[in-house]
Amino acid sequence: MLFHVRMNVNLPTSMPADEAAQLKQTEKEFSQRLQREGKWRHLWRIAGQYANVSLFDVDSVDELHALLTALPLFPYMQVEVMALCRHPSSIHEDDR
Ligand SMILES: O=C(O)C[C@H]1C=CC(=O)O1
Repeated sequence: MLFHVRMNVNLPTSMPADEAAQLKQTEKEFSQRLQREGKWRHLWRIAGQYANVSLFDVDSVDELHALLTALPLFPYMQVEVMALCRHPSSIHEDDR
């Protein structure tokens, strides 16, 4: 199942710089593991914003929820999810 996910990150300005850097590093390692596993299929930065657009390929809504809520930055994110299905005109066989 494919999901388009937008994540807006809002770290508190009061967070110490070294804590923020550690959190971002942990998030990076977590996200790259999910990308290598094929669960997090695409990840793009939204230009000019501390936000991303991602494509997740998971087995269920429950799995997506578990992955998103396990993200180290999750407590500081606003997350929007759109479920995707195959477009009848798509030429990409893996669009499902
Ligand atoms: O920077 C972000 O967009 C938030 C998050 C998503 C992947 C990652 O490494 O950090």
